[in-house]
Amino acid sequence: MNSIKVGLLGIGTVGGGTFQVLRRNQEDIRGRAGRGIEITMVADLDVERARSIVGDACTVVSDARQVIANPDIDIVVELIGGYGVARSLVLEAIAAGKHVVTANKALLAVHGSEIFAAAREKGVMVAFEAAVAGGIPIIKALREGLTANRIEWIAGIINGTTNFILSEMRGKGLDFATVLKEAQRLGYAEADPTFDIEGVDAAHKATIMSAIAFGIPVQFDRAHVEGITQLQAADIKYAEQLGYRIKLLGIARRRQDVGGIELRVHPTLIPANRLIANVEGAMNAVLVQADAVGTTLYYGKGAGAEPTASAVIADLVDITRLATADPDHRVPHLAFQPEAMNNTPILPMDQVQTAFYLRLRVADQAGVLSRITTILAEHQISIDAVLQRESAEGESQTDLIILTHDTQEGRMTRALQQMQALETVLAPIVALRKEELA
Ligand SMILES: NC(=O)c1ccc[n+]([C@@H]2O[C@H](COP(=O)([O-])OP(=O)(O)OC[C@H]3O[C@@H](n4cnc5c(N)ncnc54)[C@H](O)[C@@H]3O)[C@@H](O)[C@H]2O)c1
Ligand SMILES: N[C@@H](CCO)C(=O)O
Ligand code: NA
Repeated sequence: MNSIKVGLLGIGTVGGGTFQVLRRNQEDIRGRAGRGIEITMVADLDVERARSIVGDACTVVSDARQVIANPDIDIVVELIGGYGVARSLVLEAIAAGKHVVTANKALLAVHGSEIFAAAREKGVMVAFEAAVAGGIPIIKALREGLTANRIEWIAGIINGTTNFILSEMRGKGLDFATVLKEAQRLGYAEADPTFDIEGVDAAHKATIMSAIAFGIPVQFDRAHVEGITQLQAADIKYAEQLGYRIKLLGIARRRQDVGGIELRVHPTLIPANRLIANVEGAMNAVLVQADAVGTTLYYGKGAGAEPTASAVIADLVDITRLATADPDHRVPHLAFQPEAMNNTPILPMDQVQTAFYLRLRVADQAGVLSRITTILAEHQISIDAVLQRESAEGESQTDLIILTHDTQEGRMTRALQQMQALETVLAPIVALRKEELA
């Protein structure tokens, strides 16, 4: 059979990796896919650089629309990124009857519903394994491997840049800006690195996973998003003393009790002895709790040229195998058949159930602790542990660290307001969420 013909839109980090891996492993890939997979056309604004990567192996153009318009191209791979031009190009490729592969989580988390609906209408596939946790086959696992299960929650380290920053800061004592530059140099960071450090990229990925896990539409605008820029070294140190590590987690959790779904990204204390707490550097890991299988953990490289290319090419092979299948017999984009999707709401943060780590800078005098514990008790928040740093000779203030049991976030917000108003609380209280992940 003839090779399937692929057009790349954008040949930067991921596009370059895809070209190299496809060429290097072409015989094995042909053996698995049943026919060859060949990149025959590439569009990139930087034509010279694109040509230096692909040589004479394929046609290079600057206008992506020339690839979409080419009747010989079967699959369009969008590796440009962003919500803007990428959205138009993907929709145009679908309208032209092309299958699409994309690594663009931003695009799918925001415009996924529109894109998947257009693809269904046209009977084409939109594949996106590279969009979540890069090379880890988590989309495949959630959508196919775990298909028997009712998924209860997902908690993942799904941004390599921030995990790299947290690891290097904790392990080597390096400062934030230096480590971020290194992550950019290694090709982990997004074009706009604020997406990484402010938690937006992780929220894009958590949003996509929540849709697949729970059969709800992709709703990035309902996700709670917090990054690592406000995190202080003192809290990383105190967490460690208490047996915890701080990780930026993306969490999607089904809440049977209130009929909703938690969707949130924030720095989180997790017990240091959990496998996921020991995922370091740019590595990603996703922990999934499901009713039949129990807990499963997926670990690997979530960013970088070849790990991400691995996922892009897996999608190309899937499409190659299924291109001639009846569209109704393919795996649905979001795991559930469109008519089986539901509208379970994403909960506001004040209904989220979680434990807390609190750090209060307090006056070192009698009665302070009891006033604070009284406020927590009044809001029905129970305390798990207290750590009071010994104040040095002559010091008039000290740090008080409190770990709580699970509570409703709304209660904690109200308790924090009251504690902050105490005269003996001398600085803004640090409140971080804590998850046992068991
Ligand atoms: N880098 C990673 O590790 C990684 C991992 C997973 C997913 N992703 C996603 O993959 C996509 C690509 O990321 P990247 O790191 O390869 O980005 P990149 O910036 O390295 O590459 C993008 C390429 O697209 C080209 N381009 C920009 N606008 C264009 C246009 N209008 N027409 C044609 N070409 C255009 C640029 O010249 C560049 O070569 C993004 O959606 C990103 O979020 C990246
Ligand atoms: N910027 C992303 C790339 C992979 O999606 C990260 O650091 O994980
Ligand atoms: Na993946």
